[in-house]
Amino acid sequence: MSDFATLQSHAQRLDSTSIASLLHDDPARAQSLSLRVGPLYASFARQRYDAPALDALFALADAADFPGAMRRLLDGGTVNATEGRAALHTALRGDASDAQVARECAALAVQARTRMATLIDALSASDVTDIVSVGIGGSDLGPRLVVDALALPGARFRVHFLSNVDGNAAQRVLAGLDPAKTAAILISKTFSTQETLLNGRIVRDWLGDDARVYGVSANVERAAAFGIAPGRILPMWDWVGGRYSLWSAVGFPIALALGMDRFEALLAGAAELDAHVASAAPRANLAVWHALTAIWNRNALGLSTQAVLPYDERLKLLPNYLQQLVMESLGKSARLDGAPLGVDTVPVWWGGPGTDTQHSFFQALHQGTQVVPADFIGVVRSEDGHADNHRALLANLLAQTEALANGQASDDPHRAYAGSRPSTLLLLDALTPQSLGALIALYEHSVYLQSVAWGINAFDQFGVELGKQLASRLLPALEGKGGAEDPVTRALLAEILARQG
Ligand SMILES: O=P(O)(O)OC[C@H]1O[C@](O)(CO)[C@@H](O)[C@@H]1O
Repeated sequence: MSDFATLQSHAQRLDSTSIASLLHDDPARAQSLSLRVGPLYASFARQRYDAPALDALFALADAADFPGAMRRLLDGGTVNATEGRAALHTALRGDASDAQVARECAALAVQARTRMATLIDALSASDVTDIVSVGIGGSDLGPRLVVDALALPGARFRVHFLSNVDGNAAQRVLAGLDPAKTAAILISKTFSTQETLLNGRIVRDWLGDDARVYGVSANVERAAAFGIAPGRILPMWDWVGGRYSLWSAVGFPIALALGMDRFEALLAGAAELDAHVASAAPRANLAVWHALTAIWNRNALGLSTQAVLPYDERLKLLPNYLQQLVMESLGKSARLDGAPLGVDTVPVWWGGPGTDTQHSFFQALHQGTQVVPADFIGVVRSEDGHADNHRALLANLLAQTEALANGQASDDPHRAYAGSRPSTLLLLDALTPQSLGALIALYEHSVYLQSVAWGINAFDQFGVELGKQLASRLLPALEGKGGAEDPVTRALLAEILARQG
């Protein structure tokens, strides 16, 4: 029997076993299925697995050689096999590997941070008050998340983000900014992304001064051809995937918003998690637990969506960030050797911040026909000065996870809660650069380990190419030049052109 079939047989065995009864039979679960790593505490006690099912999950981790796979990642092995590359984002933030290539990459990252600090010093000495960061996907979502989470009022720079090719986005971001006091950073690993180039031109023209345009790219030639002076271009490298790049110079907006010290602290928090994942035995390894739980919910219980519910306003962009990290990494149907997978991969990730979401989609979580596993994320201490609100926030967080797990019987089917809705609770001691760095690194490693279990490549994204190619072929048609081959697109083009007049 395959490892996945074994998991499914455990799921069948547990078919009529509720989470409440698992807790009733083993009250020690609350402790035995929880882990602390640095500023993170994780409880898996409300997942719908028992000890034999967990044995099967850890056997799968053994068979897939999770520790060996983690070493390959950290040591710069060719884990991105379809593109023949390493994925050395861990070298951007610490020294989790003694391998020569990892050390060389870490040295490049340090050099880039030194240049970044120099540019920040120069900007700090100027009249610039606002920064517009232009990028999309991995060149936007990470910096946007971290700046939104950690920027403090009164910071030296206000950082704004522009990603969408929709001109309304540029109009909104630039409204109210003074071109004389604004600088722009164009972030694009390839420097060929349509959205970033179009928005970059808008912002450059609006600034009217090339001297305040900065670039971050692995393609320095293209960035220079755009008109950015080489001294204002920070490097990226092909050994860093876009969605794993916030630790590199892609984090320039983060360093501007938070200051270099807090950017370094973010990296240190991630490095601490890297060290844990590299050295902890599977049963004591937080990323292994997180990854195996995802495999259990997807492949044993067959759950096709996953919610992420941060109970902290500052983490409201985490679901957007994780959508790219998880779904662009794991949304694959071919094994590394090209063979079809035979098992399901990534569920649909979605979510939003509590408590707002309790008043929108939680009804479906509690009583809908689809069971949705959820990662709840809470912050123990808050420095917002509103202790009553924070207690209410935490009370709601605890209440929701309990209600989802335990449910409540009723003679009235409309008022009954089935319960047995699994969740993981991740608690951060406080929201700091360190703890956020650790949290993001946890998800990165969990994603990688899931890819190892499934035998897929977490570091390519060929699935996003076809639509981009079609869009560039259709551009002339929108100017009335040429048509489209597809009859539906042809009809739609005719409709659009006729209505545009
Ligand atoms: O940094 P670039 O090259 O502009 O790419 C932006 C994003 O586009 C993608 O290739 C696909 O959307 C992402 O993986 C990447 O982060």
